[in-house]
Amino acid sequence: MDIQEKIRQQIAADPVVLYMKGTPDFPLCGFSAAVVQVLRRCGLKDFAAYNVLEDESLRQGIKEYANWPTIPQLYIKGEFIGGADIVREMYESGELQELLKEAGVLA
Ligand SMILES: N[C@@H](CCC(=O)N[C@@H](CS)C(=O)NCC(=O)O)C(=O)O
Ligand code: FES
Repeated sequence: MDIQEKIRQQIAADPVVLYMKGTPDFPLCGFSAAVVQVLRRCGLKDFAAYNVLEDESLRQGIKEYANWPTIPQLYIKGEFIGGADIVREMYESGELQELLKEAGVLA
Protein backbone atom coordinates (compact mmCIF):
# COMPACT_ATOMS: atom_id res chain seq x y z
CA MET A 1 0.00 0.00 0.00
CA ASP A 2 1.09 3.54 -0.77
CA ILE A 3 2.40 5.31 2.36
CA GLN A 4 0.03 8.26 1.90
CA GLU A 5 -2.92 5.86 1.77
CA LYS A 6 -1.62 4.03 4.84
CA ILE A 7 -1.40 7.34 6.76
CA ARG A 8 -4.90 8.28 5.62
CA GLN A 9 -6.21 4.99 7.04
CA GLN A 10 -4.30 5.37 10.32
CA ILE A 11 -5.70 8.86 10.84
CA ALA A 12 -9.23 7.70 10.04
CA ALA A 13 -9.00 4.71 12.40
CA ASP A 14 -8.67 6.59 15.72
CA PRO A 15 -10.02 9.88 17.07
CA VAL A 16 -6.61 11.00 18.35
CA VAL A 17 -3.46 10.06 16.46
CA LEU A 18 0.06 11.14 17.30
CA TYR A 19 3.09 10.67 15.08
CA MET A 20 6.07 10.85 17.37
CA LYS A 21 9.63 9.78 18.05
CA GLY A 22 9.59 6.89 20.50
CA THR A 23 6.47 5.74 22.30
CA PRO A 24 4.14 7.48 24.79
CA ASP A 25 5.78 5.60 27.66
CA PHE A 26 9.27 6.11 26.29
CA PRO A 27 9.50 9.22 24.11
CA LEU A 28 12.83 9.67 22.38
CA CYS A 29 12.61 13.42 21.81
CA GLY A 30 11.56 16.30 24.05
CA PHE A 31 9.09 17.66 21.47
CA SER A 32 7.29 14.33 21.28
CA ALA A 33 7.40 13.98 25.07
CA ALA A 34 5.82 17.44 25.41
CA VAL A 35 2.79 16.51 23.29
CA VAL A 36 2.26 13.24 25.20
CA GLN A 37 2.44 15.17 28.48
CA VAL A 38 -0.12 17.74 27.30
CA LEU A 39 -2.52 15.03 26.13
CA ARG A 40 -2.24 13.30 29.50
CA ARG A 41 -2.81 16.59 31.33
CA CYS A 42 -6.00 17.01 29.31
CA GLY A 43 -7.11 13.75 30.89
CA LEU A 44 -6.80 11.67 27.74
CA LYS A 45 -6.15 8.06 28.71
CA ASP A 46 -5.62 6.51 25.34
CA PHE A 47 -4.62 7.57 21.87
CA ALA A 48 -3.02 6.00 18.83
CA ALA A 49 0.69 6.66 18.54
CA TYR A 50 3.05 5.77 15.70
CA ASN A 51 6.80 5.79 16.19
CA VAL A 52 8.37 7.32 13.10
CA LEU A 53 11.83 6.17 14.21
CA GLU A 54 10.75 2.63 13.43
CA ASP A 55 9.67 3.45 9.89
CA GLU A 56 11.65 5.79 7.67
CA SER A 57 8.92 5.85 5.00
CA LEU A 58 6.43 6.98 7.64
CA ARG A 59 8.87 9.61 8.93
CA GLN A 60 9.10 11.13 5.45
CA GLY A 61 5.54 10.35 4.36
CA ILE A 62 3.92 12.15 7.27
CA LYS A 63 5.79 15.35 6.39
CA GLU A 64 4.30 15.24 2.90
CA TYR A 65 0.86 14.25 4.14
CA ALA A 66 0.32 17.40 6.19
CA ASN A 67 2.87 19.50 4.35
CA TRP A 68 4.51 19.98 7.76
CA PRO A 69 8.26 19.40 8.02
CA THR A 70 8.62 18.10 11.56
CA ILE A 71 7.65 15.46 14.11
CA PRO A 72 5.56 15.34 16.33
CA GLN A 73 2.27 15.72 14.50
CA LEU A 74 -1.10 15.50 16.21
CA TYR A 75 -4.40 14.67 14.47
CA ILE A 76 -7.85 14.87 16.06
CA LYS A 77 -10.81 13.41 14.18
CA GLY A 78 -8.76 13.24 11.02
CA GLU A 79 -7.73 16.87 11.18
CA PHE A 80 -4.11 17.96 11.43
CA ILE A 81 -3.67 20.06 14.57
CA GLY A 82 0.05 20.80 14.64
CA GLY A 83 3.33 20.07 16.37
CA ALA A 84 4.57 20.65 19.91
CA ASP A 85 4.42 24.46 19.87
CA ILE A 86 0.87 24.64 18.53
CA VAL A 87 -0.36 21.88 20.84
CA ARG A 88 1.11 23.66 23.85
CA GLU A 89 -0.47 26.99 22.84
CA MET A 90 -3.84 25.36 22.25
CA TYR A 91 -3.63 23.66 25.64
CA GLU A 92 -2.88 26.96 27.36
CA SER A 93 -5.83 28.66 25.64
CA GLY A 94 -8.16 25.74 26.39
CA GLU A 95 -8.79 25.15 22.69
CA LEU A 96 -7.22 21.70 22.75
CA GLN A 97 -9.43 20.52 25.61
CA GLU A 98 -12.46 21.78 23.62
CA LEU A 99 -11.41 19.83 20.53
CA LEU A 100 -10.89 16.68 22.59
CA LYS A 101 -14.29 17.10 24.21
CA GLU A 102 -15.92 17.58 20.82
CA ALA A 103 -14.15 14.43 19.65
CA GLY A 104 -15.81 12.61 22.54
CA VAL A 105 -12.59 11.35 24.06
CA LEU A 106 -12.69 13.28 27.35
CA ALA A 107 -15.01 12.72 30.28
N1 LIG B 1 8.85 23.41 16.74
C1 LIG B 1 8.53 22.04 16.38
C2 LIG B 1 9.57 21.12 16.99
C3 LIG B 1 9.61 19.78 16.29
C4 LIG B 1 10.93 19.61 15.56
O1 LIG B 1 11.70 20.57 15.37
N2 LIG B 1 11.17 18.36 15.13
C5 LIG B 1 12.39 18.06 14.43
C6 LIG B 1 13.38 17.41 15.40
S1 LIG B 1 12.67 16.12 16.39
C7 LIG B 1 12.10 17.10 13.28
O2 LIG B 1 11.07 16.45 13.25
N3 LIG B 1 13.00 17.05 12.29
C8 LIG B 1 12.82 16.22 11.12
C9 LIG B 1 13.08 14.78 11.38
O3 LIG B 1 13.63 14.42 12.43
O4 LIG B 1 12.73 13.98 10.51
C10 LIG B 1 7.13 21.70 16.91
O5 LIG B 1 6.45 22.60 17.35
O6 LIG B 1 6.71 20.53 16.87
S1 FES C 1 15.22 14.12 18.07
FE1 FES C 1 16.51 15.81 18.41
S2 FES C 1 15.13 17.43 18.65
FE2 FES C 1 13.88 15.73 18.34
